[in-house]
Amino acid sequence: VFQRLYCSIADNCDCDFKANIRDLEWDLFKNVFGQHLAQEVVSEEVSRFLQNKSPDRPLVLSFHGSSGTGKTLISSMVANHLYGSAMSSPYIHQFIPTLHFPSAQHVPHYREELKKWVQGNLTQCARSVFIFDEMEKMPLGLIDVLEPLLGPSYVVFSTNYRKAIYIFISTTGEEVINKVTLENRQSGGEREDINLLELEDGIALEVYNSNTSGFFHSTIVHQKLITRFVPFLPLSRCHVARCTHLQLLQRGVFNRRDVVDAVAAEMIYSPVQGRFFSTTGCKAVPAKINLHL
Ligand SMILES: Nc1ncnc2c1ncn2[C@@H]1O[C@H](COP(=O)(O)OP(=O)(O)OP(=O)(O)O)[C@@H](O)[C@H]1O
Repeated sequence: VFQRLYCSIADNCDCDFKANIRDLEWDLFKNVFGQHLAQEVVSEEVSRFLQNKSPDRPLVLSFHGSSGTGKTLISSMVANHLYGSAMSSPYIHQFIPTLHFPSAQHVPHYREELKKWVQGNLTQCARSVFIFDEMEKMPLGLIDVLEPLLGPSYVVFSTNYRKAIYIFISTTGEEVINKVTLENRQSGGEREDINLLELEDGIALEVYNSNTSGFFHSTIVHQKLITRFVPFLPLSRCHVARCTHLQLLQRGVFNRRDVVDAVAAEMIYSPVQGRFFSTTGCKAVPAKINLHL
């Protein structure tokens, strides 16, 4: 009874929503390496969105960058710090095109199912989180079915669609991001000087014009329903070393500078001239650690 009474005046206890912005910010700051832009944009947008008790539209973030740079890591951190039961929460929904939408022939059917699924879940919990991984493999024309749900003022049968969070993840735009980061490095600039606006515009263009982006000629992009395009920069050797160090600590292994150095040395770096960035980010770190322990 008390729970129901509280929920009638409070706004977010209809599901196990326990947002902890400070913990999210701390986690981003402490455990994500080399991604100052993503850290900044994600913590800023998530906290602004959650502080607004009646947002006029959902929060829609689109993560872009090469493999192993931390896109999935940050999306899990967001989910972990919004829900007490973390990624196993029934209010966090993850879609993987190759698994959930494998056949381009069934797009009309997938469209119906996806919209029904999202609406049904928002009726259960207005603060639901929807994560769409591997957007570059999303069949064309599918994601646009969500367009009405992502815009302002979409209310059906009193369900509030405006409190949801959508995260789209893809490698689309990696060329733009990697080029800008390389130029910055070659000119001896600080990584922190990389211009966010320039990158966001470049990614938006690429996402809209690339027929492998999942958002090819999408009304979602055209109508500017994506709150922010979030760039993930390619990782350098020092970031690989930090990933290795952290993962060793998480395994309870201390003082193994030899393993940190060996793992960082074994990664493949590009371009050939300069060898600045790990081609697989930190993705291969756990497998390499296993070889050295
Ligand atoms: N910037 C980073 N800081 C700390 N750890 C990282 C970072 N990037 C990647 N990692 C680690 O590397 C592994 C792979 O990262 P993640 O799955 O987030 O990559 P991704 O960008 O989603 O790649 P993909 O596009 O291939 O899915 C994870 O174990 C993650 O913890």
